[in-house]
Amino acid sequence: MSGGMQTLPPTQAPSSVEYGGDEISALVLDPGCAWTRAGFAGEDTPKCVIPSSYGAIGGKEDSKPELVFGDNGINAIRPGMEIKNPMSDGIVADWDVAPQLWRHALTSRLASNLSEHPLLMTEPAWNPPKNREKTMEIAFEDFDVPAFYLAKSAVCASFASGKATCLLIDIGASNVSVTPIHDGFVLRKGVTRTPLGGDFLSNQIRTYLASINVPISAHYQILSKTAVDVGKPAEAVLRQFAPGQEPTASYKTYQEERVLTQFKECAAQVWNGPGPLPPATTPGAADQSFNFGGGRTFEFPDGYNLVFGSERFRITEGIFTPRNMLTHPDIPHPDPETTMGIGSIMASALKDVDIELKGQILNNVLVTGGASLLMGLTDRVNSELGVAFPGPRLRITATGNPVERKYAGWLGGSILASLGSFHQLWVSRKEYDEHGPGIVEKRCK
Ligand SMILES: Nc1ncnc2c1ncn2[C@@H]1O[C@H](COP(=O)(O)OP(=O)(O)OP(=O)(O)O)[C@@H](O)[C@H]1O
Repeated sequence: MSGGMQTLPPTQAPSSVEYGGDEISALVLDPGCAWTRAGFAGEDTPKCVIPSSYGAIGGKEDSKPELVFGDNGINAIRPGMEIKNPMSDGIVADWDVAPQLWRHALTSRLASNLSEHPLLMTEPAWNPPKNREKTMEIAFEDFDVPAFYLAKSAVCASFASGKATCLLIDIGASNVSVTPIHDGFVLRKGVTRTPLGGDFLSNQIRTYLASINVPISAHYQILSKTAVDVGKPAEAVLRQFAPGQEPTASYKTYQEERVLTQFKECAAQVWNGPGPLPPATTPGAADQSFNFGGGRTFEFPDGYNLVFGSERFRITEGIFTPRNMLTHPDIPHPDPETTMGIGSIMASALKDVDIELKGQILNNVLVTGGASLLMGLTDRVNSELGVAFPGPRLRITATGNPVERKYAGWLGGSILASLGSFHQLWVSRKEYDEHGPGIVEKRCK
């Protein structure tokens, strides 16, 4: 493990009774916009990974809606269930729901009694102080944990790769963030982000499919399907719903999102040259003049299938060159002229880092996050950084293990909370009772 641990701020070590003692495992919770990951410290994967989206049923006028958490619950077809999300841009937007989601993640498969387990939670580097205090308050007052720590998810992800000094590039659902880290501490001024993560990519795919009039079918809509030739109309038997029994529009969008993630996994690819991505001809027309490495076929749940050639590069190009993003009047997208691409935010993150440290950091560039699994992405990050910072020291690491890529923040938290030397960093209940939630600013740097 890195030397970063020794440099974290020392405190009076709480007694083993306060932090739960060696025989009690700490819990680790890593809340993201797409997924909430929870598990025991010291383990190498989170035992519980649930969607951060949830279902809300009923709740008109003076009654509260019934909330449904977890894959089984929110994917079931229930009339009137709205799918919502308590997170936005990596931080909590709905403080009524987020703690209920966290409690579900922690208690459904892990711990029946939260008051027995210290809890380490991760947070993005841009989490505002009010949110940090609120998180600590929920941990102690609502969950009644014996000890708590709030760790920066980028620092955790860097520990998961054994690096205390690095440039952490996290390509998640809501955004792409770049965080320079020195000796286990975030260099705050350098933290930069852009709203071009997995959700943006989903909308790029929606935009492209809308431009060629291809509707997105979702699995729940299909009762049975017949194989059809490429580009031929689907021959599927659709599920029929009695009036008033149809799923909501938000349920449909969420189910479409699952198909779009499959599209990202199997068909989408990042352009890596030679040269810049050639301009499109007409939407949907095959580009003859460039070799796009052959097309990739993608089959929608209703059996409709198409071969995607240059289009599979065009839908990803916007994350590097925002002015080339695809746009559609009915599909949200950030401003192509003012939004920074991944190359620009990497350069901006390093702008104020002093020259010697910059060399060390460029020698340890880490790429994580679910959307970083896009085919060809790390090669493009490498070439964009190479242009911005030419020199022999540039070295990019991205684990080939998709599980580690998706759960890097959780995994680092799991490592951190299980280290013997971490005991002195827990904020104990006694300290919380004495100092209140403001202690989070002093202790969880
Ligand atoms: N193989 C893949 N290729 C491309 N994108 C993928 C792949 N697998 C998952 N994704 C996308 O990754 C995103 C989820 O990434 P991740 O789990 O890192 O997000 P998160 O941490 O929950 O979100 P955030 O970082 O915004 O809080 C989704 O948009 C999903 O569609």
